[in-house]
Amino acid sequence: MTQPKASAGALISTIGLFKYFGDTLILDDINLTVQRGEVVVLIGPSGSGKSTLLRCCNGLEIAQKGIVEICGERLSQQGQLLPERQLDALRTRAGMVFQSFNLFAHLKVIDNITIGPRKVLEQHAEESRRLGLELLDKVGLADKADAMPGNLSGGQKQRVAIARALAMRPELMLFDEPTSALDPELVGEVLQVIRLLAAEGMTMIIVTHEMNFAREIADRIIVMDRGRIVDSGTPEMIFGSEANPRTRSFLAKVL
Ligand SMILES: Nc1ncnc2c1ncn2[C@@H]1O[C@H](COP(=O)(O)OP(=O)(O)OP(=O)(O)O)[C@@H](O)[C@H]1O
Repeated sequence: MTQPKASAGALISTIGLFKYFGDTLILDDINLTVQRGEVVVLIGPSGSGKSTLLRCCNGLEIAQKGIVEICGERLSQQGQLLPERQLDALRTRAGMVFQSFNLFAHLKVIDNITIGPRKVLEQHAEESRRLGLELLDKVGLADKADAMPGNLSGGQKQRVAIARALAMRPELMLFDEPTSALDPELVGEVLQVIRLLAAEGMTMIIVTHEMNFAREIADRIIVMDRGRIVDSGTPEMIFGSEANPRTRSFLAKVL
């Protein structure tokens, strides 16, 4: 039987993904391709499967059926992940930022950023520190290198988490509701860093409930509902009158 072929220039491809938790179907035949340089935003009602799809894209969840490829390399296929070593190497190509930051509380900010490059990429301590400081500068936290995460605001923690993901020199970034855990006044500083990455041409998939941000930053918006992709298009299309009725009904509730 011929295998379906993922798109050649794609950084992420999912082909025919079906994902269950127990008996419940969570992802229902998801076909998603993200090209280099694209910013794709996933929106949709709570529980529609956005985070699960994102997590399948770097192997944190495994779909029972279908294929996931990162940069043309197969990460998972029909419920099987790559073996551990190859998996780690491939995962470094897709940096992940979570809603809940997931920083190491016992490590200084700079050590949170350098631990991955030192352990996984085998970077020398000096080199990883130099790059780490550059990244902290980029996210506006040059003065926080020696701070402990517990002494930072939520917005600062999330910017450290972004710097930490970037330190692995990923080819694309996956953001899972990066501002959902933040007080409203801290959302802007995180969105500003994501804007900067978009301006630099970083490929990104972003799950968010921030509709204005989705509209502003996306090249393409994908609307999910009950495990399916129900609409996909430019922000103008999705927020315009030609969007499909399920998109319009969802947006009417959240806007
Ligand atoms: N580990 C898990 N075990 C069982 N069910 C899960 C698990 N993770 C997610 N689910 C369920 O899968 C469905 C999809 O969840 P998911 O988090 O992907 O949705 P979402 O669209 O990202 O929602 P939200 O916008 O609220 O974050 C939900 O019904 C959720 O309860």
